Amino acid sequence: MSVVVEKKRLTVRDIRRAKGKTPIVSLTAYTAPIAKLLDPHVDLILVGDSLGMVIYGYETTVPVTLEMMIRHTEAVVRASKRALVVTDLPFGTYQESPEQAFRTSVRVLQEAGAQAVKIEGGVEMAPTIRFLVERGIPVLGHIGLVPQSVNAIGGFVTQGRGTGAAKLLADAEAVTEAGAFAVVIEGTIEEVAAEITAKIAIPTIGIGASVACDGQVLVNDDMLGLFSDFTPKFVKRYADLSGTIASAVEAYADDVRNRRFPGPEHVTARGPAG
Ligand SMILES: Nc1nc(=O)c2c([nH]1)NC[C@@H]1CN(c3ccc(C(=O)N[C@@H](CCC(=O)O)C(=O)O)cc3)CN21
Ligand SMILES: CC(C)C(=O)C(=O)O
Ligand SMILES: [Mg+2]
Repeated sequence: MSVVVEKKRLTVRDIRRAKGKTPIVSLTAYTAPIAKLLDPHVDLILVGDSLGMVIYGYETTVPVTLEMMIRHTEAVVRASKRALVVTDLPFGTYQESPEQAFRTSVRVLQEAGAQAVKIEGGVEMAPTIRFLVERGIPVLGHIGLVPQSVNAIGGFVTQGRGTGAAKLLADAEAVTEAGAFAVVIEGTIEEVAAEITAKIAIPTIGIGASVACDGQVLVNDDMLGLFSDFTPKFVKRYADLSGTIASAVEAYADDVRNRRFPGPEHVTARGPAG
């Protein structure tokens, strides 16, 4: 007799308990094939609204809709089994009120199958985070450079210099107090990220916020060298998939034009017609 033991997915509790132990590993994924490849190696898959810039070609994340986030989340959930799946609530689907955020989050958990949602904002979003957490929706916070506010900030610029440092610490404490299970800190000077990480009880997951954080997240397409419209300074390139793809497509085009492809082994069937 054999018993098949299905390994369960990581939960928000697993992530919370990792603080001060092992660094939390996270990447974005927007599609089934990429989610399948990342799943064995990462703790948390983020279905980020960066998909608007990375795969839809928008200049910011502002045009991203809830329908887009739901479709991509479904694909990622289907193709993964180990990692915690967290979905970004897109701009305009949660800032109006805690009730709006709740209705949006329910769709993301119920229709798309994500385990948690991420919302941008600190002190000003704390009441919303509390409202969600008290009603059974785990929330990943996101402070520092908050891309959905690009129109108010005037660009994707580093946060936390000068007086910004006190605001960031207040944001981190408010998000923690409100019940978030962890918080993304984006585009922040190292000293501030280190101070926040030391002071708050939940894990900090950094992107452009230094090694002082309890974990790291990157946009998958950036670190694989697949997206190259722009490359933030904080990205480390682990592969050059753009180069790999360009060479492969060039070789294919060359083969077709010179009748080297398809070869005899690629013919579906042979024999007398009729
Ligand atoms: N592909 C991609 N990667 C990301 O990391 C990412 C997205 N898209 N979309 C959503 C946000 C936007 N992000 C961005 C976008 C641009 C910069 C950037 O150009 N930064 C410059 C200047 C920073 C400054 O002036 O302080 C840099 O050199 O890093 C940084 C983060 C991070 N997120
Ligand atoms: C960069 C990460 C943190 C994000 O919010 C996204 O990918 O949308
Ligand atoms: Mg995002």
